[in-house]
Amino acid sequence: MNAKNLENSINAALPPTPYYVLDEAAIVANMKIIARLCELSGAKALLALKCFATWGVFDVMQPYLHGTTSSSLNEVRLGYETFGNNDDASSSDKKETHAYSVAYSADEIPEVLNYADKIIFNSISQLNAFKAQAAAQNIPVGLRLNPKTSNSSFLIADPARPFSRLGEHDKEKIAAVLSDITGVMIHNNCENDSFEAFSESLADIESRFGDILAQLEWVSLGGGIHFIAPDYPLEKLADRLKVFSETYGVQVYLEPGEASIHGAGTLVTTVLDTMHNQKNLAVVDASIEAHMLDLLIYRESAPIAAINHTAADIAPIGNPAEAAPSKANAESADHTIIYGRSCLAGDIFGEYALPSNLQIGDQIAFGNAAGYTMVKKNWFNGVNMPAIVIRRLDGSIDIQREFDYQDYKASLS
Ligand SMILES: Cc1ncc(COP(=O)(O)O)c(C=O)c1O
Ligand SMILES: NCCCCNCC[C@H](N)C(=O)O
Repeated sequence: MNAKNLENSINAALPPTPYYVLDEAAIVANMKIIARLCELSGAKALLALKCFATWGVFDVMQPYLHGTTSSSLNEVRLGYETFGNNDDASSSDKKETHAYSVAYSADEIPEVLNYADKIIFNSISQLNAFKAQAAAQNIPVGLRLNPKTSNSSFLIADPARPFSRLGEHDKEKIAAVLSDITGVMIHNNCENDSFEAFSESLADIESRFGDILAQLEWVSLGGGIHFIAPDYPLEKLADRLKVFSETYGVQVYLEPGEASIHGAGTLVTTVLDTMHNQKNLAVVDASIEAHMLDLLIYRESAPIAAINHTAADIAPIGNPAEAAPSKANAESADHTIIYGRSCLAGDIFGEYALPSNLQIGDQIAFGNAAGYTMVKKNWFNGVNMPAIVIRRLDGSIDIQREFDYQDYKASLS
């Protein structure tokens, strides 16, 4: 949300803070990049619901994507019900619904197969346990491969980490089950913005598994490729994917999560209190642990998209995609630490060099609040759950969903 939009939001009928704002125009801008990549490469793109599943904006995403992929029974059902793969969709519009889980329980399989167009098993033992049921319903089956190399700067998000459970790596064992599968999924990138690194890693996969790939119909290369960065060589990526697809005679799938919604969401909060303890401190009416948990897990700060000093002017900090917390000088007293209101001592949105001091009542919009945030929100401390506000393509504002005490209570018993 830029400063002007924040001002407009304040003038519109909006719920009390905290609330997430999703900007459909920003989502569509990402969608157009994905669609271009698909058009140039022949790849198909599936939204990774684990990253973003706020289905109130799926109408604007559907025209550009080929479907969804999932990590659980609930996600595959959501994809089926909300993303154009249901009995109402005409066959030309019908989207694909891919099912994957690190481990399915036996009782989930029949329902998963009701929704799935393809089911991808994480291990050979899961494949052996459930392949007959998939075959009985003519659902194509895939297996996740682990190439044992990756592009991830975070160990916690590294699928090729030592002793990883994510996929099979032993070529002989994989070759032995080839007649049971028509495709594979390989996800080994995380926020990788280097085409060269991606390409080298794909070359490594080819050298390890090339003869296996040549016997398949489809290969999903997962998510984690940051091809929406303004300087990313999209054409080179498209060309690389096209050649890969032609070399092995496979349909390539991509599973963009973060790339689909990067820069499209903000979390709008209000300053409830200010204090001073060697540095300026502010406490907002949201919580990093409850409302932007991914940042806490990855030890990152929330970018500030805009600040509204209540009575005075709107102070833009930058746009959500670019705004970053200051690389704060630990000694600097004029930097402000923005805290969440939960009891966690380290409930910190970030430390920032701000144009002016924060006051009680100021509104702060944190950027990049769509991916891995809304799907992880929780009721820690009973902190108010942010409402979900959508800025539609025509500029109108919908308050899509508000949460109250009954939702909190119902989530616990
Ligand atoms: C199998 C798989 N596909 C796709 C994704 C989406 O990744 P990203 O949101 O980084 O694009 C993930 C992330 O966990 C994943 O594990
Ligand atoms: N901004 C910090 C990194 C966030 C990574 N989140 C995505 C996880 C990823 N898709 C994975 O686990 O593979």
